[in-house]
Amino acid sequence: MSLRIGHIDYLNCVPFFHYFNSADTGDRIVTGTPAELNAMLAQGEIDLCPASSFEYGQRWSDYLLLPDLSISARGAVKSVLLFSSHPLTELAEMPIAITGESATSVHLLQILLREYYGFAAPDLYRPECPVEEIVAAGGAGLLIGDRALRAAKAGASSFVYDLGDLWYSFSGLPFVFALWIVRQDIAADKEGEVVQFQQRLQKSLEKAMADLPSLAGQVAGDSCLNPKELLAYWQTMSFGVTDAHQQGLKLFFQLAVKYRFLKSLPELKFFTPPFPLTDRR
Ligand SMILES: C=C(O[C@@H]1C=C(C(=O)O)C=C[C@H]1O)C(=O)O
Repeated sequence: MSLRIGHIDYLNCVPFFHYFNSADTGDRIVTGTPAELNAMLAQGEIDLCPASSFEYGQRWSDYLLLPDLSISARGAVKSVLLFSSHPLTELAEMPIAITGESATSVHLLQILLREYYGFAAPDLYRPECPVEEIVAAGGAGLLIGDRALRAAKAGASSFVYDLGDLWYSFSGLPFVFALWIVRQDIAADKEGEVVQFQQRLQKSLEKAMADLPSLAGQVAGDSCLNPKELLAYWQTMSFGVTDAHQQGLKLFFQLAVKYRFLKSLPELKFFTPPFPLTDRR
């Protein structure tokens, strides 16, 4: 039996996937934006993927987390950016265009604007046109992933706010944007496959992290960043989950419940395989 694995075609996912070979097991890789993968995971169209941490919060009773895997940052993340021609403090009365690719960052923005900046009712909307066009016309807009990296590099606006940075100033904690989520029914039916997948994913990530400069050299040619920038981007992120990450995640969930974006406070439930993942001696 093989697995249907979601893949996000952003540079931040390269360290997970670059050395991962799905041909060995016949696993099927399905590429999409985080929002598309969240929906496919919720519908059972894929079995596991890197998904928005907010998606876990929404449907946590159907899901388990693969331990120690995330897309997170302690401070600046470089690719979750609010672009504006006005300082953020002046945005209380202005509409803010939001990307349709995200579930976590759009809620993080709402939470920061209310809890940290004291906005009563931020006006966030999904525009018909690309967010980049709104920003080019002098409006405010939120982008994530490679589109955020490209817009920042192009100097898209006078003011650029990194939501990882704002969260860190607000909370002193790392922020967990994405988690590897497996559907609970799949974890039960295909436990062996999920264990194997998890081991192969960890190995592929370990290989990437062991020589990030070489990976950046291999990948940068096809990307919007040069090798130095790509390396710096990956080095600002963390791909694991420490206690501090869990604290950051729990605070995000608490605030999402406070503002009624989530119905209940999620429990962090992990897929725990029957034997140790890697020999860490
Ligand atoms: C840091 C990022 O993390 C992402 C943000 C997500 C979201 O906002 O829902 C989901 C997956 C991650 O790719 C990014 O894409 O820039």
